[in-house]
Amino acid sequence: MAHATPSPAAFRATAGLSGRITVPGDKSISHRSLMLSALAVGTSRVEGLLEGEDVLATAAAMRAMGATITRDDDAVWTIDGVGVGGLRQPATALEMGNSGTSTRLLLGLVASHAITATFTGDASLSKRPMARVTDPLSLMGAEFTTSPGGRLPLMVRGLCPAIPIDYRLPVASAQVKSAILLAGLNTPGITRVIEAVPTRDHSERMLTGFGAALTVEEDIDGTRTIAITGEAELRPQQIVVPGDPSSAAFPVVAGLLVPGSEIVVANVGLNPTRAGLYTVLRAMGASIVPEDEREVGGEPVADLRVSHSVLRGIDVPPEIVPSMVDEFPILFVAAALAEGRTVMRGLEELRVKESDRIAVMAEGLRAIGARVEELPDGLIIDGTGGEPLAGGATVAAHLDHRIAMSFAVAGLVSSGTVTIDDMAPVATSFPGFATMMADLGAEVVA
Ligand SMILES: O=C(O)C1=C[C@@H](OP(=O)(O)O)[C@@H](O)[C@H](O)C1
Ligand SMILES: C=C(OP(=O)(O)O)C(=O)O
Repeated sequence: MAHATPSPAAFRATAGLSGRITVPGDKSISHRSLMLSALAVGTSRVEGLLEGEDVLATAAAMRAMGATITRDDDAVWTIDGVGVGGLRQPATALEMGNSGTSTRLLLGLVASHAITATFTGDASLSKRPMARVTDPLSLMGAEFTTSPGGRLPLMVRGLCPAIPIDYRLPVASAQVKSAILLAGLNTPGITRVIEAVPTRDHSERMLTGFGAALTVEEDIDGTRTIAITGEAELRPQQIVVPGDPSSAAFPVVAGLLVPGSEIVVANVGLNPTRAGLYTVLRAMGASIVPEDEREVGGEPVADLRVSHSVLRGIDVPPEIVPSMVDEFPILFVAAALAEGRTVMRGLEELRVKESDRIAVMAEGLRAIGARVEELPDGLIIDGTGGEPLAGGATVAAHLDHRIAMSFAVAGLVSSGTVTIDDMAPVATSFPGFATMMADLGAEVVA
């Protein structure tokens, strides 16, 4: 899935955006729906699946390990599962492309099956830390041969039966939590994960929906203990994947920043463990009105009516970070246009995403005229108060979809054109992004 030729694009100052778009399916939920369906006994159906490269990497891996996965002309996906414990030895390496979620969750699945698998990834994924999952999975009995620094490419030899563990997460990470819970699915006894700060809870919701015995206990200080009873039998499900709030973030911020805009971004999942950005933007003065609030696939969903707003800088409370961990690059752009100072701290995890999102955003924002101070764990941004940024520069996406889309939005509120050196990574999470933005009236030069 590496893209041989970069695909640059330029974004220009735009008159008011208008119209209605529907965002593609949630990436986190899409990955999990394929994995759990592939482990159920029988046939599951998934509607609204994100057909982005990251999720397709998960589908290919589950096929390589024995599941039958097909898609019909109406984009409904059918998955015939192999049953928990039934994963087969893949014949070739599992290619994870750019996807941390695929890699870390699948390592968990393989860890408690008696199979050996090799995981490879692109240049970005090969720099990301994997010890956060290989450490606890080793405690469960899996064996790993990694590249230097505990990174990809790596080989895992699973153990069956694996050993159940009680594990306190050293970093706030839904991927680590999920890897251990998924390993626990095929492990006799009870596997427990303890998290001090709540992270996205899609795994817990979906495991319960598929019939696994999973409990969540919350202490008085908010610490959660998630316990899964292993050797579960999962029942096939009909799943409707809600739209991705992390993808919606880009058109929403564009609608807030471009003067004269009024848009509707439809089908936005608003699970409280994901919706932190919308809380922060409202605290900055954003007009984001939920319409037709409903439930889709067991998750709260609404259409968001967004109108141009003058934003004010705030101190973002660090405790909200896990519920918007992927949304900081676009929040940095909003802060660069706000009145006054925005302080964002507690973001050290951003340094180990598809790129170092603190350093890369600081550099690109400065190149287009924003006032940014980089801290070890965040950024302080002094905004323009609604005046356009200078623009007139080319910024590097560093194989990071969220960096590419953030600077695309910045281009819409800059005097000079903003060129992104490579928009190809956007296909990992938001296929059709540039077309959707153009449909809203954005000036896109391919
Ligand atoms: O569990 C998931 O689906 C995800 C968890 C987050 O990663 P971490 O667990 O590393 O914080 C997030 O950044 C990623 O995009 C998706
Ligand atoms: C961090 C992200 O994804 P992943 O970890 O799956 O690569 C993301 O989508 O912003």
